[in-house]
Amino acid sequence: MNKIKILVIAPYNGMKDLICEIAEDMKELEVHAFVGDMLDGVKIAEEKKYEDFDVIISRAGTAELIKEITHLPVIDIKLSAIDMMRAIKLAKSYSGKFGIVGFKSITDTTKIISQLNHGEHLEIKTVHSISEIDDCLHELIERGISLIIGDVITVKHAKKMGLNTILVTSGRESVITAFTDIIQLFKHISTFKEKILLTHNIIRNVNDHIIAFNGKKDIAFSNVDEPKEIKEMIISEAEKHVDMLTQEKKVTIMKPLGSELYLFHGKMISSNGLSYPTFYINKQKSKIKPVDKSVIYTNVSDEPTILLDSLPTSNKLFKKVIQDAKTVSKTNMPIILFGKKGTGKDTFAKAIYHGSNYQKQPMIIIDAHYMNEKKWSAIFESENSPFLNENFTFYFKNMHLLNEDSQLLLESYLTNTYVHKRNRFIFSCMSGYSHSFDQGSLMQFIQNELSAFPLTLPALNERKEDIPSLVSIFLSDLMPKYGKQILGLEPEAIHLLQHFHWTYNLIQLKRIIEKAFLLTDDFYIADETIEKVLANEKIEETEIINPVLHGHKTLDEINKEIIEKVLSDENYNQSRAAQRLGISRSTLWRKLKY
Ligand SMILES: Nc1ncnc2c1ncn2[C@@H]1O[C@H](COP(=O)(O)OP(=O)(O)OP(=O)(O)O)[C@@H](O)[C@H]1O
Repeated sequence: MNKIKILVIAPYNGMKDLICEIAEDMKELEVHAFVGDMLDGVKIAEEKKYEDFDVIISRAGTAELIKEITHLPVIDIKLSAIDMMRAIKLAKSYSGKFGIVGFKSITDTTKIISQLNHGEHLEIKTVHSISEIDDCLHELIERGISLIIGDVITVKHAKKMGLNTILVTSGRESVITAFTDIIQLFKHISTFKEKILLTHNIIRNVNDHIIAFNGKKDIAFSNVDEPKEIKEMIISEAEKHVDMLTQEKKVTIMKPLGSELYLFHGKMISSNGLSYPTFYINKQKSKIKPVDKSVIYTNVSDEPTILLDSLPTSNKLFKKVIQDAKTVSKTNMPIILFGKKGTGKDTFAKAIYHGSNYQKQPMIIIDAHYMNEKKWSAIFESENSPFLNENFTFYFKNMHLLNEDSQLLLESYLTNTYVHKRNRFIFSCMSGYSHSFDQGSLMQFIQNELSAFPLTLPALNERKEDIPSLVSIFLSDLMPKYGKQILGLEPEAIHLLQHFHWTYNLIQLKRIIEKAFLLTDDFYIADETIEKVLANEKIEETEIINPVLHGHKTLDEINKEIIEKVLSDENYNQSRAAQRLGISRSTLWRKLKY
């Protein structure tokens, strides 16, 4: 234990000397003593406030005044009954009459002594402030009293009036008692301090960053020790989720910050009757960096909420799909979304996630288009593999693009780990890729062994009645983007859209509306504008058939476009497309991928 550094402010010299003498024998103490009564004492305490003292010792009124200006503990060396009896005994040998004047601490002790002495009559006067002292002394003088027993301040006033005085001094026992109490108190505080310091140092050295907020959303504790820029990003991300954590009591967020990925686990920590929203933040070790498009980490708080009920439709088929999705999203059953390009599979997957119980945890999107065996191994074997979590949502998109080796890897991982039982799995697969369901394929395993629930999103050609609502949504997104007001489409323009044959579904509709929006300077988009944009769409499609004549594309790009067009014509049946092109199915698949 370090020495206890004590500031002594004694009201009179004798007390200072006594304290210093006693302290000399106490090795635990480092005493700095000064003399100063009442306001003089306060002045000393003010001057010494930056000198790192542990405790202040003073007496009676001076101690009371010092307490008002310091946060340090102030120990009052009390006058003991023995101190008082000593002074009375001395006064009794005086031939004249004597009285006792002082603040309550002195007079209360005297009253007890008088009672113990069979009610011996003593002239005792209690004052409550310095200003009362003179009046009180005058009264005693009138009653023939010529000796006053009192504290430093009373004695000072009495002397000025020509009275004889006896100063009540603290004896050795009172000082020793005060020192013993202080040493015991500081032993206790020092054990407590040591524990807190150790906890702080342990926390500083853990891998997790910890940030706790108080009720005013200010940081109550933080051990984030990172470069300034990243530290600010971590704190700001935690701050953003304080309300959500306070409401939900538990949240998990996964967030790429800078070039690293961080996992935030939020919990409410209770201390001393108060609740502190607290985040434990861990940098994730992964070979797949957040910039890689193959794995995307999202949270419900990252974007506006999409709910199944708010997807606009008056189409019977789509309504039924939404109804089924709502039912299955209440369970933890895996789900497969089928649909042609641009039918809204990603949006639908997000709507399932946002409306489910899993929305307090992240949704991780794994795009098979960008995955390869190396990346699958990296994600499975990583010490911070996202699959080690529980109640996450995993959305595997473009499953039709997964090659055979990757399919085998994923199937064996699912079989061995049962990770799909602890998390919500959603898969998406472009309809028409019949080979995806060949005997022994992963999709067949997912459907049969994992009992995934299939949901097929209708193509836009099957839900043309939804075109007006979809157009309104797209327009309302475009207005803030371009700062332009367009109220809708002319009825004839809507009619044209409803009679168009859509190849790329909502993606294509969205693109057309954006083009028409940019070409329009009126409140309504005219049918001529839509006609023009649709005509361009047709030309773009024909360009694909005449690729050599249009653009500056490489042979690989031209091949890919031709294959995509033939596939689309063959309703995504790969066998028929390969047959038509005179190539094998595996060649067709390879050319599509690269
Ligand atoms: N119900 C909807 N209401 C409004 N916009 C939608 C809706 N569904 C999808 N969209 C929009 O349509 C576009 C295509 O949707 P999305 O990306 O979900 O389709 P997808 O089927 O996943 O596409 P891909 O086949 O390319 O993977 C997106 O811009 C999306 O915002």
